[in-house]
Amino acid sequence: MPAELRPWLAPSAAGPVTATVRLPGSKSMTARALVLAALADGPSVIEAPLRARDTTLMAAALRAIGVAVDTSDDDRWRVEPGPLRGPATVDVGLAGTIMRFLPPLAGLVDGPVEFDGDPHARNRPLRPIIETLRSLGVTIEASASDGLPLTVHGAGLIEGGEAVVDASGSSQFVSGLLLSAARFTKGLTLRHQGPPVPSAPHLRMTTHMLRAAGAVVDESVPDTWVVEPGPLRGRTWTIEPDLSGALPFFAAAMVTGGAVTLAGWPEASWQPVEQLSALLTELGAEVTRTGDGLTVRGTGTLRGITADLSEVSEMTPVLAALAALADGPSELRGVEHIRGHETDRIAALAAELTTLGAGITEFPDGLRIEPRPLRGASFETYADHRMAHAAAVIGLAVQGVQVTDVGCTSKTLPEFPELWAGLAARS
Ligand SMILES: O=C(O)C1=C[C@@H](OP(=O)(O)O)[C@@H](O)[C@H](O)C1
Ligand SMILES: C=C(OP(=O)(O)O)C(=O)O
Repeated sequence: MPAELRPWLAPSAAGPVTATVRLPGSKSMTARALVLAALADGPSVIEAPLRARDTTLMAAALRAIGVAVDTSDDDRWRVEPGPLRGPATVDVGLAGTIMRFLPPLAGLVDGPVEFDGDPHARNRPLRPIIETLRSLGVTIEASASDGLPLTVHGAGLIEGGEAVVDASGSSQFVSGLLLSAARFTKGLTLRHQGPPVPSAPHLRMTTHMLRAAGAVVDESVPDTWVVEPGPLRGRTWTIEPDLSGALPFFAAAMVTGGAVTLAGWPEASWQPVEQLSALLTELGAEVTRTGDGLTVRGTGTLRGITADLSEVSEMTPVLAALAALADGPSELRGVEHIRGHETDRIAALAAELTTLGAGITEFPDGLRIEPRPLRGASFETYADHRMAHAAAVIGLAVQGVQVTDVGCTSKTLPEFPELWAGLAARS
């Protein structure tokens, strides 16, 4: 269950923020590496993993079903697969990655696996993945709304074959099914049917990582993924720094006219760095990649933008914060499904940015943000780490932004308050 509320006054910046930041590994890559390692035919090592609530709960869940996960070394986690056994209880916290990636794997467990999580987790959509798993013969007991809490009665195997899913509500429905699919007896041919699937880069991360673990994957037909049955190899995964976690730090450079370098950025990335660079450049920043890392420089200009954020939807809260500080209006669209993220992010941003003084129009799939002089006020996080990040970015420029609960940042970056205070002190 979440820790008690931690109110926090966002520090304001005295001048340009200039810093090099070292951030932990990608949440999305760490989660995938853990699942693939659990299903592999030998031990794996995960280098530079993210140690945060989402990934430590994932490790705990895997332990509960018989996988040895040693997280004692911060830089190298070791995973030793074993026979997957229930009964087990899984606390998903508020992690979409756990509630969508583990039910398919639980179908491969011999015995029942119960899933539940934070109060907000019960509002997050799960029905499409439950229906698809049921169509594949997996027995699932779920609440009346087909969300959490639920129990997967694993039979020790899933036959697999052909299945359909509506993944318009979350790319994680597809990722979750694909990550376990090589271990289905017949593999899986999965077809998406419905409005477009968001977060395409996360789907590519899934198929990249599956192939890197030895799976044979075909994604040549749009909205169709084929995973051949076969073993997954144990291997060493090296996790990239988390790009979405870095975004508030980049935003600090943009808001203050400084420069922030994310150290350790790889030459080739599995995260959507091109999409983010294009957006930040349009907003007025200069983005460069050097031997030192990925650098975002504020130019003193912050422009309003019109953008479809469906590919980078988890970045919407911080991009909205930048938009509220820009010199002209923005429209951020294409993200209806983020109403099912940690909170209804469109409604939450509309409410909190309005309280600070911005002019907001809410659309079903996004927001129009009209910058106006902002004032300090209490900023509700709704238990959402990225709402806290958004408040922190605005707080650099606006005195008196009081975040209701900075503790929610533990979901993906427990060190956030300290790192942020250090950053603001370097302004
Ligand atoms: O697969 C993943 O690791 C993720 C996929 C995306 O989910 P949605 O497609 O639900 O937005 C993203 O927003 C989330 O933060 C992480
Ligand atoms: C949407 C997010 O998380 P989750 O993996 O819980 O869906 C996020 O981190 O912004």
